[in-house]
Amino acid sequence: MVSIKAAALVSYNYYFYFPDLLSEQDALKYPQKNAEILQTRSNTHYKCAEIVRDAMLANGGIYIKLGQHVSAMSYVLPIEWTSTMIPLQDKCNSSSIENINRLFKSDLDKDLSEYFSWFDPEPIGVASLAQVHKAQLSETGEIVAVKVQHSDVLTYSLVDTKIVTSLFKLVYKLFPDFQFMWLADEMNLSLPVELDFTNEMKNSIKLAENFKNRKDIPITVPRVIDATKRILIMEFINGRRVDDLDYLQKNLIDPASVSKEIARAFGEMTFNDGFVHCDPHAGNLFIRPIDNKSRSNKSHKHNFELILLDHGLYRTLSPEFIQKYALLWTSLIKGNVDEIKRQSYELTGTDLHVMLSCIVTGQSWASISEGKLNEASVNITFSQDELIGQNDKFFAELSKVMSCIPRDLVLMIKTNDLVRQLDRALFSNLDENRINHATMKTWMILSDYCISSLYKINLMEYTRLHKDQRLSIPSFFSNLFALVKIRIDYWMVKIPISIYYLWLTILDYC
Ligand SMILES: Nc1ncnc2c1ncn2[C@@H]1O[C@H](COP(=O)(O)OP(=O)(O)OP(=O)(O)O)[C@@H](O)[C@H]1O
Repeated sequence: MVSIKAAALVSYNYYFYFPDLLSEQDALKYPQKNAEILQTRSNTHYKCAEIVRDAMLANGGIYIKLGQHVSAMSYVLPIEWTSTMIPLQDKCNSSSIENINRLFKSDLDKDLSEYFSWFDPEPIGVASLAQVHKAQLSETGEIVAVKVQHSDVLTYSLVDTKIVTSLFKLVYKLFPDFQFMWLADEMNLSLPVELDFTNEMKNSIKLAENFKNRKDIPITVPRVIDATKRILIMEFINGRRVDDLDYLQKNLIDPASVSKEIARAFGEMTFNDGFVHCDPHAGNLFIRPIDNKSRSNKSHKHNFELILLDHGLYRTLSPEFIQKYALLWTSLIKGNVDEIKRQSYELTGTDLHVMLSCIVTGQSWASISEGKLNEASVNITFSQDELIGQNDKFFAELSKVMSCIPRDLVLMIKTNDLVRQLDRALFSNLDENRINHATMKTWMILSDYCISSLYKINLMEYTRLHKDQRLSIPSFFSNLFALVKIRIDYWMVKIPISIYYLWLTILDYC
């Protein structure tokens, strides 16, 4: 009922209080009128976002999750909407200890007191779908983190997702230019997976396995001890949110190194493993200082470890997708407009390459097309207005792009955006020079992963094509030439990147 009332109010407001924009010429001719129109539109956005946020709060569960999802998409949705949804991040109702006990009884056939020698009734964190408690296992005495799903979330999730989908369909009927069905599609796809904690267990095991051989990247994944659909018991790891700058300073942890390692970890997941954590907000990325004694089996040189939490939302990327995505990023970093057009068409089947480039990189088209992603002057804190301008055309184009791009790319865009938000938080106390260097290094790490993954793909393709071929002398030489070209292409990019990277590192130390 609350949802239907909210939908009616939002439709009413957008229908009657959302004036059309003036044409570009008229906007220049009548600046006063233009400003009034923009203000009215912005007010309506705010008003509607508040109506929807209050309805989400009243409904709880998946509605709050959806609101959090919206607040995380700051480059693809109007700022009025994303900022209004931010309070939802810490407005979740907690489950009572009696409910948790009932959950344990039904899922594990044990009381809390049988399973744990103590159980902190005060949750460490409460989220839309679940909450986490600290406890001690009776059997081994180990301190653990226990994630329990709110009892009514699963019960109502099916009907709730149906209601949300119908509301999105209604919005689409009323405003056909604004195709936001992709948000509902994404939710319908992700939610059932996120609501089954055995998936989270499998994801965390797989991620830990993938990073087992990358001991130089300081990433730790809490070991899972037990899991059912609605309960997850894992190793408790002490740490603080990665954006806690006072904590970093107190422990002499360099924020620029943290950002660099986050970039490497996500480069590894995206371009090497094709298995990506898609919710890296600061609450899911913890940090803890380590000294030489507690360095465990990791051989990295850092004085910190990053702890990746919440493994509910992952994407497995196909090699074809990784190749196209790496090619797109390479063209964006080079600022090669023809190539950007081609690669963006490959990924979306549209000619909306400008919009796609902006939302993938979080930069303005001017910076991208002038090849500035590769320069220290690139601005990581540009305003949204610079990117989008305040116009209908923007959102119509944006919604078109989002509705026609592959689902995997939707999540990769969200993941990129979250990683950029982490960077912005980490860099906020650095001086301008260090920010420039750190930003440059992040782009270089990304470039490095792109070219390395393309190199690997090209080599594999070469091996596949030539595996069973009987060679005549001319074809032997042409194959050899092709192989050498693959290697030269790679090193021609790899060497300058490495030298420049080293140079920036030397400058940082001077
Ligand atoms: N293994 C752990 N060790 C210590 N603290 C943990 C652990 N796992 C989770 N936490 C704490 O619980 C909080 C919530 O955990 P988690 O992110 O997994 O829950 P969630 O319900 O998926 O939340 P959200 O959807 O907001 O990310 C974390 O921010 C952290 O404070």
